[in-house]
Amino acid sequence: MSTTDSTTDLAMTGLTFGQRLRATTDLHGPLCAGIDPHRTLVESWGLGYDLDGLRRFTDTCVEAFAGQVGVVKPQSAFFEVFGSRGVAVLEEAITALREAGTLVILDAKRGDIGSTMAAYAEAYLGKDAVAPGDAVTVSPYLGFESLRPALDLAAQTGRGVFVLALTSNPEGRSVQHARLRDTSVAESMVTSAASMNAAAAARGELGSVGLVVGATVGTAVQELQLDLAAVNGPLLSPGVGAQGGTSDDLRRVFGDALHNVLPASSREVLSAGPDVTALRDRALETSATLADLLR
Ligand SMILES: O=c1ccn([C@@H]2O[C@H](COP(=O)(O)O)[C@@H](O)[C@H]2O)c(=O)[nH]1
Repeated sequence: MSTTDSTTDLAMTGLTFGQRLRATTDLHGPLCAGIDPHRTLVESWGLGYDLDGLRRFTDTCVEAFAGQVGVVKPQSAFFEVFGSRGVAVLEEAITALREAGTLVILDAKRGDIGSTMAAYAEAYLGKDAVAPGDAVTVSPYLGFESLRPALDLAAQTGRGVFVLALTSNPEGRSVQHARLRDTSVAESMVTSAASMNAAAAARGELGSVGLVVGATVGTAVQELQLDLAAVNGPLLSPGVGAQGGTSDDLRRVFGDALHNVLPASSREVLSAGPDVTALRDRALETSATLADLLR
């Protein structure tokens, strides 16, 4: 059985997102490779910044990553820029990656009142969704409980959600470090995610409710006394590479939760294109380096 076959099978066996994620990162390494077709990147690949350029850029990424990299994170914004035809390119990429056994986290950062969140949940996590990923990023700033429709539907369909906790941008501090009585906003995300993952923890499995904690957050985890290991869920960590985050930063930020970290890198990996082999090699080398770190 090829590696592609084995991960494809996992996606069809009724396993939870946490179980599938653990299996795929054990097989392929922890890197979550981003697909972020920035104008400057697309142009640096010698492509026009138009629908055709978007399609060729995305197809190259799919060819390089599908079945080779365990997890891929397309950034929805860069496809939405091109309207419905850009979104169609995104949907085709998600389908192709998943057919090759690569897990897809759609970075869409959705969040709204519960009744609207239910529609977002159907769109990204439902069994009839047009091109659902394996997981989606969500924003909890309308209150963690506003995410309930997404949390419930993800659990039903074996998918995952990643809740923003400590984002990689410096502006995030003003909201995420804020305290209400003795608890910071970020800590309340940690507590809520841990409680969602409690049943999986009792079974000795990785949960399917993850958090986003940037590689660039410095000493925030220690300052806010966050127990990230207690989350027992995947910790998606953007900011590696172009935003300055390094392997040493990951070690410092995550400490005893390092084994659950999914480091995400987009521009740093994508800058190796447009050659498919060079792009794939950059991703595989990055993943191997990170695997050594997280071991
Ligand atoms: O806290 C966050 C949450 C999400 N992102 C997203 O990750 C990538 C990072 O791209 P790089 O090129 O590796 O900087 C991008 O899609 C962001 O929207 C994040 O950076 N920080």
